[in-house]
Parts: sequence; structure tokens; C-alpha cells
Amino acid sequence: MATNAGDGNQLDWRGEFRDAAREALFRRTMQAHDACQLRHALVVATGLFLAFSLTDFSLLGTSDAFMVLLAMRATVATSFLLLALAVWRRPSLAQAPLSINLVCLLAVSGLLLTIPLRPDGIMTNLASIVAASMALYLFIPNRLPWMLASNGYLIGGFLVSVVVWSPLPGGVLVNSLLLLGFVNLLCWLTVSRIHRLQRAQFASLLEERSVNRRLKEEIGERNQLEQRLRHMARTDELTGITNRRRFFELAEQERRRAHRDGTPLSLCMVDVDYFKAINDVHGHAIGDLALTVVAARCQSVLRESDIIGRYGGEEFVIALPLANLITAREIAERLREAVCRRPLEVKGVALELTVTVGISRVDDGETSLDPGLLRADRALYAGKESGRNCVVVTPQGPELTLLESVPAGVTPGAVRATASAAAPAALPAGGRLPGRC
Ligand SMILES: Nc1nc2c(ncn2[C@@H]2O[C@H](COP(=O)(O)OP(=O)(O)OP(=O)(O)O)[C@@H](O)[C@H]2O)c(=O)[nH]1
Repeated sequence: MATNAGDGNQLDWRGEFRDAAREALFRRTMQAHDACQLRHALVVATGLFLAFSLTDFSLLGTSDAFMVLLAMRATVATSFLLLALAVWRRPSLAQAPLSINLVCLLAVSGLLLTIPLRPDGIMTNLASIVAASMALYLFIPNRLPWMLASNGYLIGGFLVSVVVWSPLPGGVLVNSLLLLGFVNLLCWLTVSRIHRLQRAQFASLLEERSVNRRLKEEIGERNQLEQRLRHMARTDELTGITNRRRFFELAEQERRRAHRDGTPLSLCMVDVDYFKAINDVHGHAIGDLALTVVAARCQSVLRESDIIGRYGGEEFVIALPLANLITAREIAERLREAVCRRPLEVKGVALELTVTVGISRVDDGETSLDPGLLRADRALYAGKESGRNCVVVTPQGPELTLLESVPAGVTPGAVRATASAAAPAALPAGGRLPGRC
């Protein structure tokens, strides 16, 4: 007879898992519980066994029979206590059939010994056998076949003792056997039911754990995916820097902060020079590599608080919080130099990389980045017009005078100041001064 106590958790006639590994896991899980139950049962049984020596004495006095029974009770009680102690030290003994069943055998034999030695009536004997039978089923954590064996020995021993030492009328004997049979059947069914319920509970616990584990894994995977998606939504796939959308989010925050605190915020538009030629001559893959290198070199000269993003194509945009035009121009010049300082060596070709940078400052009264970007873009255009590989500033307000007073020689030949953002054509008539690396 096999029953199913849940998904794939087949039980055998003993109420144990058919799957040996699962049964072993169940027993390991139950070990502490079984050890505790066995210790308590042994201590209670010790007390009871010893307490009955009082009735032995009242029935037998200090006769030889009393002494034999006293020795038997002392032996059984000692074996109980020794086993309880051993289980306390080593809980795994609570599931070792040998130690438990040896002690049960001793206790049952002791109990059977009372039948010939005490002049009890059949009812007293029967009551003690029934109580012992129930205890063997319900209080000793044992496996079902061992429970059946112990009880078989108990009933058989009772039958032999009664027949040999205190013959009973046939009806009473049959009645006693029927009662014992009924008690055994009832206890067997009860134990079987308990075993099945415990295992069904254990199976659902395992199921719950595995569902929880799967759920945790799924949550972990989803979190990773979410992080990846968030990263992808913010990052330019090719260069690894912030993409245009994220740049605008971050730069807009900086614009609001600058407006609130009355601090400067400058913008740079950076464009790779003659990039189409790189693509055309060396192919798109090398063009992509060149963009990645330019982005990395630009980033290498910026502070952590600066924001660089890919504006599109071969154009980058930078927001420089707390930088006025003079500082922005210095940073841009460092950036320009960092890009062109050494050629990009690829497939035996040395690729000269240069950028042109247009700079503007966000005005206090401006409520978006667009006007500033437009001015930076115009400055960039002016730089392209004047020969590329240079930094062009769109001076505004009080910095106009200051910038004009700083000679171009500060950053030799590379830095320009346009007279007006709206009129890049109005560059100083001196013409372009090529940037140097
Ligand atoms: N390899 C590569 N090329 C790109 C990418 N995005 C845009 N481009 C190319 O970049 C080139 C830009 O060319 P132009 O706008 O003419 O600019 P330029 O050649 O750099 O000339 P100037 O800016 O005037 O110096 C075009 O050929 C685009 O196809 C990209 O992600 N990878």
C-alpha cells in the first residue's frame, strides 16, 4: 500500500518516504525532536517503574519475589537512565534501533516477570500490558516494524505467562486478547497517521523552501536585469559614457542647482575633426574605436562632478558645474590636448585624433539648457570654420572683458573667444591659429 502525501512524495506501508534520501533527510530533521521525546519518555518510565516497587512491597513484603522484582526494576530503570544520558550526549542515538529496542526488550521482559511474581488479578496485569503497549507505540520514537515487533513480544509473553502461571477461563482469555488486539490496531493506525502527517508536513515545507529559493533566484535575476536595463537606458553602448537622455537629466539638475546657488555652469560641445574621413579610409569599426578612445580621453581630464555625454554621432557634450568660462576654457584645452597628445595606433596605422570644442556658460535667467547649448554649438562651428583642433569660447557678461584680457598665448594658438555667440563669423580677424599637441 503506497500513498501520495504531495508532489512525488510516495509513502510506503510504514508511513515512510519511499525515497531513501528524502526519508534520511526527514529523519535528520527530526533528530533533535526525537531525542527530546525519547529522553522525556525514558525519565517518566524510570519514575513509573520505580514507583511500582511500592506496590510490589505492599503485595510481597520483603520476600524473595520482591527482591527479584526490585532487582529487575533497578536494572530496567538504570538502563532507561543510561540511554537517556547517552541520547542527551549524542542525539543521533534516538534514531538508532539497536539501543532503543534493547532497552524496550529489557523493559517488556521486566514487566512480564511481574505476572508470575506478583499475585495480581488479571485486570491489573491486563491494564499494565495495555499501558505498556500504548507507551511503546506513542511515546518511544521508533520505526513501525520495531514497534510491531516489541508489541508482538509483549502480547506473546503475556499470553504465555498467563497460560503458564495463572490460567484463566477461556472467555476471559479471549476477551483479554481481543482487547489487546484492538489497542494494537488503534495505536498502529494512530502512529501510521502521525507518521504520514509529519511527512506530508515535511514535504510541504520542502516544497515551500524550494519555491522560496526559486523566488529569491528570480528576484535576484530580475534585480540584475533591472540594473542592466537601467544601465543600458543611461549609457551610450559604444563609448560607455552617459547617453544623451541621461546627460540632459543630470545637466538639468546641475542647471537648477547653479540657478539656486548662484554658481556658474559651463557647457562644452566637443566634435571629432574629420571623422568622416576616418570612417571612409579605415572603416566604421576603427571609427567606432576612435570614438571610444576620444570619449575615454575626454573623461580622463574631467572631475567626477563633471558630466559628459554622447550628444550624437561624433559629437560629445559636457556640463562643468562651478566652472566659469575661464575655468571651462582651461579644462577644454586640457581635454583637446589629451585627445591629440598621441595618435591612436591601430592595425599598424597611427591615427591622428583631434577635437574642436565650443564653450558657453548658462545664463542666470535661462530656464533650460538649450540656449547655452546653442551658443556652445555656434562656438564649435566657429572653431571648425577657423581650422579645427581648437577651443572656442562664447564670452558672456562680465567674463567677456576678462576673457579678452587673457591672451591666446595662455593656450597657444588653440583658444579663441568669439565676439558674439550669434555671430561666429565675427571672430578676430587674425584668422585661425592651428591647435598644437
Ligand atoms: N564609426 C562611426 N561613425 C559614426 C557614428 N556616428 C556618426 N558617425 C559618422 O561620423 C561622420 C561625421 O561626419 P561629419 O559630420 O561630416 O563630420 P567630420 O567628418 O568629423 O567633419 P568635421 O566635424 O567638420 O571635422 C559621418 O560619416 C557619420 O556617419 C558612429 O557611432 N560610429
